[in-house]
Amino acid sequence: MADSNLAFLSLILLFPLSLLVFLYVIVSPKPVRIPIKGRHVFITGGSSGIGLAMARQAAAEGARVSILARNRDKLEEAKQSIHLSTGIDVAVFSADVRDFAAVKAAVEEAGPVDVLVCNQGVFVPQELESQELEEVKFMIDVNLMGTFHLIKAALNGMKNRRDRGPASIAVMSSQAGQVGIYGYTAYSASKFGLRGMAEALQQEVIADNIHISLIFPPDTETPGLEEENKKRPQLTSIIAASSGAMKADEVAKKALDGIKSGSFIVPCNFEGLLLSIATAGLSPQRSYLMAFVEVVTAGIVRLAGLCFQWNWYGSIEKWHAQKK
Ligand SMILES: NC(=O)C1=CN([C@@H]2O[C@H](COP(=O)(O)OP(=O)(O)OC[C@H]3O[C@@H](n4cnc5c(N)ncnc54)[C@H](OP(=O)(O)O)[C@@H]3O)[C@@H](O)[C@H]2O)C=CC1
Ligand SMILES: CCCCCCCCCCCCCCCC(=O)[C@@H](N)CO
Repeated sequence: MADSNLAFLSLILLFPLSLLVFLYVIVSPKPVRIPIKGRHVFITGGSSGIGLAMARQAAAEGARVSILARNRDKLEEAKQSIHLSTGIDVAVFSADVRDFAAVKAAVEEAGPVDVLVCNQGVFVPQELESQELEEVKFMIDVNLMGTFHLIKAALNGMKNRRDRGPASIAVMSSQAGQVGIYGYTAYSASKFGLRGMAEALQQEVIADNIHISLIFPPDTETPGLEEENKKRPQLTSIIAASSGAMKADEVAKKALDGIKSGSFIVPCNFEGLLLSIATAGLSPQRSYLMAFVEVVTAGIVRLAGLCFQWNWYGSIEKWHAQKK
């Protein structure tokens, strides 16, 4: 009796243990730490919201920080506010990410980048039927093409960086870049596009010791969100409320921690963690523990995802019924 209990016990322990060992051996690429102290961190959209919070935190941690955005006054204001809270001066660059020549000139003037944070982004929520194509193109151009411009402009310098230490390209996506959300046809497309780019690019730059992080925040209290809320369709707000709102400082902290730990996927809250497991797909995973969680919970998390869809389609149906 005791023997069969023991055999049973070792069997149920053996399975997870051998899975852990197996994953420990195979997860690739391997874990990496990316220091930011004393290194050059270049942040786009660094004059407002999440980007500004990241610039402030990176400066406080001893990085040399450059920020890029269009509006010079907002850039100066950001510089002063970072100086006031940290005593550190950041370099500012005014450029529109849609203008490749301007981006290239700014990146060259700033000097070789160790950590590139492509955070600029625009979001105008509206049903596709009533959204102008101009506005669709605007989101794709700034969010997706703008990030291509930045990476093309910075990559050569990053490859030839002096210290040869691990470098990072971080890309700001959104939870709307993990799941399509009502009112975000263009925005979600721009953010999903970034994921495909990031997955492919990681394979291309791993040999140069460059590591990609994709950050997926939920609604975050920023000047951008305040603007967005003025025209957000009700259903967009209802569905987005499935994931709570965060403060810009909290998201910035998650983002920087994710970059420093070399994580490919960086969720920002608990719903975000569920979303990353549900949408893990074939993206790289450096942590054998997270890989274990993904493998073991895949089925149940898919079930949770289907429950969310049930709830969302219920809201959509109710909303249409009320409209009639
Ligand atoms: N806030 C939220 O709820 C969420 C935001 N995100 C993402 O996080 C990122 C930052 O968002 P958030 O902090 O709210 O944004 P904000 O609107 O507060 O700030 C946007 C920043 O990007 C800059 N920017 C905008 N367009 C361009 C451009 N064409 N060229 C260069 N810089 C530009 C802005 O400066 P300027 O206008 O002077 O150029 C500003 O510095 C975005 O990518 C967004 O999609 C993701 C999930 C949730
Ligand atoms: C498996 C279970 C998963 C459960 C969680 C599902 C939650 C999804 C909510 C998506 C919210 C999208 C907010 C986008 C915010 C944004 O990007 C705009 N504010 C523009 O910046």
